[in-house]
Amino acid sequence: MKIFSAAQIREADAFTIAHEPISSSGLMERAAGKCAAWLEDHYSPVHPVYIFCGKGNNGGDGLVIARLLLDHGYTVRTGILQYSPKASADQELKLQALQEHYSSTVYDIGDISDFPALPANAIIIDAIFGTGMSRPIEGWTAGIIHLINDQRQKHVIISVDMPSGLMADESNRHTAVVQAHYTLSFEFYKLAFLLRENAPYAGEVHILPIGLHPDYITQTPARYHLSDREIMRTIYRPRDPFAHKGTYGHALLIAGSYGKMGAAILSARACLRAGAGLLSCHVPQCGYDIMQISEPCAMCITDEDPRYNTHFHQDITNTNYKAIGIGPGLDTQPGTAKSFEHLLSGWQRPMVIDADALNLISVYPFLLARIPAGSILTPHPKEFERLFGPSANDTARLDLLSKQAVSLQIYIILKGRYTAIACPDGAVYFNNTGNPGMATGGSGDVLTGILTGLLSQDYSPKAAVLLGVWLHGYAGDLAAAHLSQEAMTATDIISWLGKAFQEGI
Ligand SMILES: NC(=O)C1=CN([C@@H]2O[C@H](COP(=O)(O)OP(=O)(O)OC[C@H]3O[C@@H](n4cnc5c(N)ncnc54)[C@H](OP(=O)(O)O)[C@@H]3O)[C@@H](O)[C@H]2O)[C@@H](O)CC1
Ligand SMILES: [K+]
Repeated sequence: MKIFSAAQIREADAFTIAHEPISSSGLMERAAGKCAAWLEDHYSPVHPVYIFCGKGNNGGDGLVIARLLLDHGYTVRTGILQYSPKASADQELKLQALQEHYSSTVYDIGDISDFPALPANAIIIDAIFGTGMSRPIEGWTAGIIHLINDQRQKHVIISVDMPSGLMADESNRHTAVVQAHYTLSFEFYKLAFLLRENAPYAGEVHILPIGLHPDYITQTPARYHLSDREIMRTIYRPRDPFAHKGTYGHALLIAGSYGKMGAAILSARACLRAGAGLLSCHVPQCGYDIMQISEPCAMCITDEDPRYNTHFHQDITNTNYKAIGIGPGLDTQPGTAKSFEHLLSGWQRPMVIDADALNLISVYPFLLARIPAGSILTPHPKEFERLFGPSANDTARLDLLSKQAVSLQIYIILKGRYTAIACPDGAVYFNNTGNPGMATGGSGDVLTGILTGLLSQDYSPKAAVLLGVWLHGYAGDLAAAHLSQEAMTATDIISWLGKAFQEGI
């Protein structure tokens, strides 16, 4: 799904009005009708509804919701914030329509003293500002926002399209922003919902399709995207009935050190479960028995070093490897750094670089320029900062992420609630599978294994990152559903990977 900017959403709106064709008032009826239907599905008329409307089209939506709920027997009180003498044409039109039958339910708000006393059970609808927010909210209007937020413990707060005060395309910098339990947003995710800094505001986001014109959506390029099942279906390739184990590539994992062999085993298992045809693991001598006993499906190459991997660059004289994954449990010994440097000089194809391999690059930044084009880096935010420096906020970090992916011609997976995948062509995909139960040791090692396994099967790097991150999160969601977020471990993500292939695509 494309993520459009506020300006593009306005264009989509105008395009739909011109080409469907439909009047702007009709489109507002449709959008607000979707909200009213959602509200009726979730709350019965025993809940009095308090709607706060602005003077733009977001306010217009609120006024239509008020009329529709009143028509259906709800008790509704609609306050209009008179922060400006001007109202949008559709807001005025919808106010007239509401007043025609229900004028006694509408009142003006001109100061915080006009904030109503809310009965128990009341629901608050925030229709003050939407995508037209252009500056910080000030004065008594900000005061009303704070009073709405003060009700958060007692009343459900539902924002229409955007939590009022939040800018659609960036990290929040303002103090007066509605903290909604739910946001009912039209047609598209907004970038603002996907940024960690904005987590307190949107709550649970529900996207309501309102039939914006498909031609605009397909023809308009977007920089940001949300991964979805539809994308996965175009990527996934079923196995060839005539396949043999050579068909799906020979992967090499360089992982593990004394005390961290678990990371290597998790990666190896995940690589095999992701479908690699053959897997060799380069491990230190101390890891030989551990790997052979733990994962009989993998082959083992032992390093000359008893505790660390320091001679793995020699492995690539075997040119049969389709993909290399390096990093889990690797440690950052000087010998490991040297070997990594040699590996990067000798290996030209995309590889997966994670964990301590990323830390080595932060210590020896000249290695960055030697990463083969199309490679996949999988930093968490701290590793990202060590690699590329700090950022002032999430929006700035997203820009830096994308800039680095373009200039190095690599894929960078910045892990988080909505993992951001930056591509060498400048596009950024957000992943929407996964849960906080995956914030557990070894989860990243599993991802590295999955990505290496997909690369070895000849998925393109782009296909591997999108599908791999999606499946990893999906398997994590299945594990959490069966075991709880608390009790699940990285091993469980691997166990549910099979179901993720079956159900998640
Ligand atoms: N796109 C779609 O597909 C559809 C969109 N629809 C709906 O339209 C919404 C967008 O409507 P919108 O453009 O009228 O903007 P909205 O947010 O209501 O407010 C703008 C007003 O607020 C003002 N203002 C701004 N910031 C301010 C501040 N800090 N403090 C004070 N004032 C401030 C601003 O003033 P100005 O900046 O012009 O001076 C202007 O008067 C969208 O979110 C969705 O709900 C649906 O109905 C149909 C389908
Ligand atoms: K709103």
